[in-house]
Amino acid sequence: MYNNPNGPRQSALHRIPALMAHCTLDITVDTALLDVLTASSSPGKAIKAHIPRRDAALDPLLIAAAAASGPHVTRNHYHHDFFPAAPLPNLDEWARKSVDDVSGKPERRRLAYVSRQGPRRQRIVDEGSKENEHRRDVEPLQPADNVPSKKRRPSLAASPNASEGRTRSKSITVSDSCTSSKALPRLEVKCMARTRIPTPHGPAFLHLYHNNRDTKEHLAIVVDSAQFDDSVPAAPPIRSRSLDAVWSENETEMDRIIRGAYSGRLSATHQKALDPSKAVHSTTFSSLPSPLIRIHSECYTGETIGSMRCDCGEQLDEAIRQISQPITVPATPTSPTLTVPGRGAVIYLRQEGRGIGLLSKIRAYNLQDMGHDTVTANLMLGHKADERGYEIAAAILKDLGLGYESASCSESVRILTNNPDKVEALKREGISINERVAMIPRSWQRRQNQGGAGAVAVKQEPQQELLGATMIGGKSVYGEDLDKYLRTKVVRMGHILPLWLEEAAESAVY
Ligand SMILES: Nc1nc2c(ncn2[C@@H]2O[C@H](COP(=O)(O)OP(=O)(O)OP(=O)(O)O)[C@@H](O)[C@H]2O)c(=O)[nH]1
Repeated sequence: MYNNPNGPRQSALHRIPALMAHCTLDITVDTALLDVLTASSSPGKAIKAHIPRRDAALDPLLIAAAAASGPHVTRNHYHHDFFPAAPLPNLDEWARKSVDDVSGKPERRRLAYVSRQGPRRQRIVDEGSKENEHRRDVEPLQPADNVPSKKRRPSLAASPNASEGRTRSKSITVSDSCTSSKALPRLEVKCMARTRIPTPHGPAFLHLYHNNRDTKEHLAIVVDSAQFDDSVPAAPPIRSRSLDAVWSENETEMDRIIRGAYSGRLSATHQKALDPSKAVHSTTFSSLPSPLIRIHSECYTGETIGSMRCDCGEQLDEAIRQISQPITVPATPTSPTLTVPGRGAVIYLRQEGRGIGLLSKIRAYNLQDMGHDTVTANLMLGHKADERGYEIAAAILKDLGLGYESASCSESVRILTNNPDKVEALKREGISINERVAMIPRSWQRRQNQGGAGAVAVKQEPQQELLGATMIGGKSVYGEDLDKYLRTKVVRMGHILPLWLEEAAESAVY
């Protein structure tokens, strides 16, 4: 039907005026128009012979179905004029027609495309398998992620059941008692794999976690190189209980080694699975300072492209650097002064943009360029200033035996942060914190060291020159946007930092 070998496009074009005069969409008109629209080549047989048609032929049924289903088909199709002869609805009149219910004043209607799909995280889960079917009615459909919502979106931590089943598919999971909401299922985290990562500050063990609250893969970067060397008298190794546990009766030594449940340093000649019955989780070494930890929130812009709108890249680097610093244990009557490797962990939470996600953070940046600060920008987008939750972080810490006082372990932690809310949230989740260690921005330390008025003396260490674990975060950088962000954290979010911004220093990279 749509390939009309006898009637070239040009001859069909001549028939349009006659057809349009009647302006009826009967089947004859449809057919004739479709012939015009879908003729297989441009006029001229010579050209037709040499240039084969490259586009897909239009299916008249598809066109008819799209037209019949009305203007809401999609935002893009709405203005398409499938039938040049048929009058389009008068959009201006339609827009003027509506009247605001409350005020009675005319209100302009806006054409808005709102996807009827659920958010991506829900679709990913739903598409998974049959065992996810019961979740389809858990969450009502939400507005699409590509439409700014006036309503506040739930925090990451509040997405119930998102990955339920994933951790349960294994026989061992680590559970804890830190569920802060009764409506949510008991929080479970499970370390799925662990591996050694050499960093510019020393070796670290990267742990990847699954949980039953969200679909994110949260991480723990554990610094504890004493695990490589049995002769180092140190505190108990920082190891994941869920990773080291026996996952199934059939698991082999190699299964355990590949997921990271090995002891010492893995090499071509040393491959020793950790014997679960011998996993050391109970000793404490009282003369050592408590392990140093940081709860770090993902920041794509700061950690990968070196954004100087925030200090996230350098904070991640600085945390790994500080945790890796060797610890000196003072002499006792029975033992001499000891230096042992640094010990602690960075819990890396996938809570981009303080929990609002990268898309909203990017929008917030545009609002910030228009003069709003980071807090106001979040509020303008319908978010809270901070939508993060720390239940998962607390559960991971407990899985690593950090800050968790139980029968088998009682070790408090020191935490690297300026954010008092973070400390409170972790304490509420049962984490024992005995000290908060401030994170002074490197650019502030530099300027203080260069003798600014009112400067707080902070020791400058040569290691700070090192390119850091994130490479980008390793340098001390200064910029106007960064200063503005830091100031807002102190002034509007109550971060505990000595504010040292008397002069508007010129942008410079140190
Ligand atoms: N919404 C929003 N998030 C931002 C912005 N800049 C950085 N972030 C995010 O903020 C998070 C880091 O939080 P911060 O407020 O910088 O610091 P904190 O973690 O609360 O406190 P510290 O422990 O002292 O670092 C990361 O997830 C970043 O992606 C911004 O302008 N808007």
